[in-house]
Amino acid sequence: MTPGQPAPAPAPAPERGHGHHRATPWPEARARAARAGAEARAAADRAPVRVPLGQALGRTLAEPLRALTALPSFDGSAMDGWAVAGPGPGPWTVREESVLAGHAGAVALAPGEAVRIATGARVPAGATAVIRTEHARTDAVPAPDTATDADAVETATGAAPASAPAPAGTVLLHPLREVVTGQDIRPRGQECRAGDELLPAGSGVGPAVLGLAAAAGYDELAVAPRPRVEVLVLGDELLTAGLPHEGLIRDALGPMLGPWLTALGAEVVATRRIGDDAEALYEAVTGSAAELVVTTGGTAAGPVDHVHGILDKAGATLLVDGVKVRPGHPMLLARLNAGRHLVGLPGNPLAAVSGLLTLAAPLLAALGAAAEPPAAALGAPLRDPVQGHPHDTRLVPVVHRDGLLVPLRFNGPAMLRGVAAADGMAVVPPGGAEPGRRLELLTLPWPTETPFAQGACFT
Ligand SMILES: Nc1nc2c(c(=O)[nH]1)N[C@H]1C(S)=C(S)[C@@H](COP(=O)(O)OP(=O)(O)OC[C@H]3O[C@@H](n4cnc5c(N)ncnc54)[C@H](O)[C@@H]3O)O[C@H]1N2
Ligand code: MOO
Repeated sequence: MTPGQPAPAPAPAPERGHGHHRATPWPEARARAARAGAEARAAADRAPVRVPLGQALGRTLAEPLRALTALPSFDGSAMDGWAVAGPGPGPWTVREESVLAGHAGAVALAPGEAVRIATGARVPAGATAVIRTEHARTDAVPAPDTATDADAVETATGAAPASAPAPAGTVLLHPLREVVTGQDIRPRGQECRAGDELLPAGSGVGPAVLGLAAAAGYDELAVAPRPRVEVLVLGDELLTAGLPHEGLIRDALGPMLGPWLTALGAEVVATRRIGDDAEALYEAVTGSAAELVVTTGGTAAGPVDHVHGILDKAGATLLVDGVKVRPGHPMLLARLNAGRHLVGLPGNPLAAVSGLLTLAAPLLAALGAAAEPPAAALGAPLRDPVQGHPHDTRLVPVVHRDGLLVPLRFNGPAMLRGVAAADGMAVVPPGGAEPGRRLELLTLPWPTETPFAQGACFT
């Protein structure tokens, strides 16, 4: 140092994320969370688990769903009616027995014969078409003394005039419209052949997938293991029952986060209340066997905001330390060690929802919790203008009404009244959005149905 020059100022201490200078832009924060999930997936043993169909709802296919059989597995009737042999025009001689679904059809039809058949029954050998009940009529050949000339000579080959008259009492089937070969027969393999890929790995298992899997011969499915998540609720001011009193408030996040994370495809191993005890938090975080630890509160700069401190102490790597999003900007994401992460949600309840959607949801999706959500679902056009933050993204609860997206009131960081009635959270870019604009929409992982009440939480 040259004498006489002023001493350089000491290097500034690393500033904390709540200072906002190193907050991550919202889209980048989501991308980092997804990358963290993908890395954790690669690091951990995530062998598929086989579960009975009845337990597979909401899971994600770990392997492609391949048909274990052709579908249909036999040539079957698509309609109730008659299976006929021979091209027609009829009439056909109707046999006495019927062919019902689920009964092996012993009958084989000779040309000119027909048999009553039920929808879903296997068509008899020799059948060339099915005629629907409402597209034909039957009559019996009368005894000779009452027979008209026409009846007496009418024959039953289904193809060409026969030489011998049908005996009296024989039931004849007369089509009421043209019969086309193959009509109303569902041929074996029409939907798929054995071994065809019906759905790719990574597909979400909904009720229709369960039905398809059963039809294709499955008793159980190979699904991705659910990421294990532990929720740690911080704060000495929280009550678990009764009315708020004397500065104490009800814990709104404990009851909300477990079910929400479950809806995102996680296995919530525990929701624990830790208070504002740094040592207890450190023990809980470092001792957790979960792949994702979610904390609530304690992310900001208050005297009992311990999350940054215990992450330092645990040697964790901060991947996201503050996000340019409102509410929720103090949210954070840290790597605890290979395959294990922590998402720190701010304590304000809607800020916690914002952190859940911004960091936890993409991380869990990449970890294989649920089918990847679409990269950017565009909502309907906005009905009303939405005020923006000058520099940050805003997440605002919205409902769909008459083809438009309606922003909801009560969207402050400490409020759940808006989101509880919402269909999703609209992503409002810095500077805001005008009516008619289509915004990215973060949907909620459950069906929403709130009656539209003007003045409740609506504009
Ligand atoms: N000096 C600064 N102060 C604050 C900043 C900041 O940048 N600098 N950010 C503000 C923002 S924005 C938010 S969000 C909060 C985040 O705070 P914490 O994550 O540290 O959360 P707490 O201080 O523990 O709680 C905040 C608020 O939320 C209530 N809370 C906490 N947990 C629950 C719960 N489970 N159920 C219901 N309500 C809960 C708590 O009582 C507080 O009212 O910090 C700002 N401050
Ligand atoms: O991000 Mo805080 O959520 O504004 O309250």
